[in-house]
Amino acid sequence: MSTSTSTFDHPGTAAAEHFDLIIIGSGSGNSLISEAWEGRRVAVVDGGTFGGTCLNVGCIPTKMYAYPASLGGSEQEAARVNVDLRREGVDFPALRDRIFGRIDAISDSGLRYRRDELDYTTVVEERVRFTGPKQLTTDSGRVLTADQIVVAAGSRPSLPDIPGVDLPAVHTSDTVMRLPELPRRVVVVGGGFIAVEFAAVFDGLGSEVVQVIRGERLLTSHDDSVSARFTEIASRTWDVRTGWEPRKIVPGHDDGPVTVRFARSWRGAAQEGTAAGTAEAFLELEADVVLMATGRTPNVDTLDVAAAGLDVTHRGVLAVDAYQRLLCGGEPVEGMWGLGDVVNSWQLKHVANHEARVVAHNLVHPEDLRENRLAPVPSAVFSRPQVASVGLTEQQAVDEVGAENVTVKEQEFGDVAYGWAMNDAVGLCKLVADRRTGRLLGAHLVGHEAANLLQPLVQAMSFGLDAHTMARGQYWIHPALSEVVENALLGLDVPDSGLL
Ligand SMILES: Cc1cc2nc3c(=O)[nH]c(=O)nc-3n(C[C@H](O)[C@H](O)[C@H](O)COP(=O)(O)OP(=O)(O)OC[C@H]3O[C@@H](n4cnc5c(N)ncnc54)[C@H](O)[C@@H]3O)c2cc1C
Ligand SMILES: NC(=O)c1ccc[n+]([C@@H]2O[C@H](COP(=O)([O-])OP(=O)(O)OC[C@H]3O[C@@H](n4cnc5c(N)ncnc54)[C@H](O)[C@@H]3O)[C@@H](O)[C@H]2O)c1
Repeated sequence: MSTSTSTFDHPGTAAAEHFDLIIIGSGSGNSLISEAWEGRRVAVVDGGTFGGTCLNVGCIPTKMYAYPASLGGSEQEAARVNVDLRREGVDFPALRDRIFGRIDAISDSGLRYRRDELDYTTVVEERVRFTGPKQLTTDSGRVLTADQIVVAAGSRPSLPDIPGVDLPAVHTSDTVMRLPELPRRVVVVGGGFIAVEFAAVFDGLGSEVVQVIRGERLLTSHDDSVSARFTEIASRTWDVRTGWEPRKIVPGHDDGPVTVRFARSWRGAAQEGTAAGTAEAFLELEADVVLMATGRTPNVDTLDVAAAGLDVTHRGVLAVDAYQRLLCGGEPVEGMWGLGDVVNSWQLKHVANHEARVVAHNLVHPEDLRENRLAPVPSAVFSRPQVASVGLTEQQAVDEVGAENVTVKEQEFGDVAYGWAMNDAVGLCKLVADRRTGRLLGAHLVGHEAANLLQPLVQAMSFGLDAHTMARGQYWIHPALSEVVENALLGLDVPDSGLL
């Protein structure tokens, strides 16, 4: 049962509903409500599906697809170790319904709990925008005010503005996981996290996948060695076309496959008999489904934040200080907080969760504000193979501490005992350290279970363990794949800890 909110005339507005706390966004924002709020009035506002991106259209369902797809796509790996694992088929509708049967139930019960069961929370199932400092107006005209407001409004897919991008066959990550059936041909546009995860999913499930990128490599935000290795392996697994810009998507006949038109252009030098000019080439691909995975935009523009005077950074996110307080003219605004994709450019759930813990504490302990922890932030791409990374790339380390102070080791998975067991020709563990102190500056892995292998390196970097102490200060289980990390650590040119 929901408590009724106090309603009063707010200066210059229709009757406003007033709360102690309003949270915009039910993703990471939903976790802010603890028993500390009992007896007070809290509103969670969400114009989308309750539970936000990670639960409904992000981390959780993608990984629930990625695991089965990795089994479906393991023919080549099995063949390397003399096992014939030909894929008979995938029951796509059953897979989809198992995934969303679980997820939709969690979203529904989370909504019911906040809306119908907790007596101090109200759910406003509408989009809102700022109409003044600490004042919000919903699409239907409800005016909401609060002593404290948390903006946890996330991000949304951004699409190139090309003809045909609104055709029914064109999807983003928001819709592509609920297809009625497994598409025969999928064109994936983009080369970042979402694109390579879905290319691996559809390939593993049995679709024909063509991934088209503007540049020459996939995952270009990663260390060069990892990006190059991943691109090489992905190109052997599914069809990767480089150097093409999407221009137009043309509908098919009778709802048949669409045609995606790409172009590349270059400046041609003057030849004998021809003038210098721009030449263009085109690529046309037919597809049952087109996945546009071309980045995500923070939901700042849709909130009219200027009405609340909030600062926006050059990256298009809301500016916050170390306590996650929103800023106005560079100064923190009392009672205004932000977290997640709308305030940081990592766009990662574990970062949003950490920021939510900071805000949850600071909201109820104004006398004991806690700072967020900025580094090191790890990430993993659950493609085939996996990619995982933390800290500086080799180039960033060189730029930061100087080439003479950087030591790098690239350790092949195939050169450690478990790598022999796997007959692995894929995995790479690259470590970057400061040769003066042995401090790890970055760690980058591509290969089997890269996300799990990275975690001890995140731990070492988080707690200041130097590379040699990490390698020799503990037993490494033999012959586990984690020996690849041990060997990489020992390959760095760093001070000896004296441990044996
Ligand atoms: C396909 C995909 C896979 C991903 N995989 C991973 C992964 O494996 N690991 C990882 O760490 N991260 C992953 N991410 C990123 C992760 O999902 C996000 O970083 C995280 O969910 C952001 O949480 P948030 O709380 O900031 O926002 P969200 O969870 O997006 O919540 C914001 C909510 O605000 C609501 N909202 C927005 N504007 C308004 C408004 N004006 N009025 C009312 N409500 C509004 C939205 O409806 C939404 O429900 C993935 C993302 C995608 C898209
Ligand atoms: N496993 C994970 O942690 C995970 C998984 C998925 C998403 N995410 C988060 O979501 C964020 C967004 O993911 P994403 O893959 O959409 O973004 P991204 O920034 O990683 O990649 C976007 C890609 O689209 C391309 N692109 C952009 N505009 C284009 C255009 N007009 N035409 C052609 N190509 C274009 C870019 O060159 C790039 O290859 C990620 O940065 C990540 O933080 C995380």
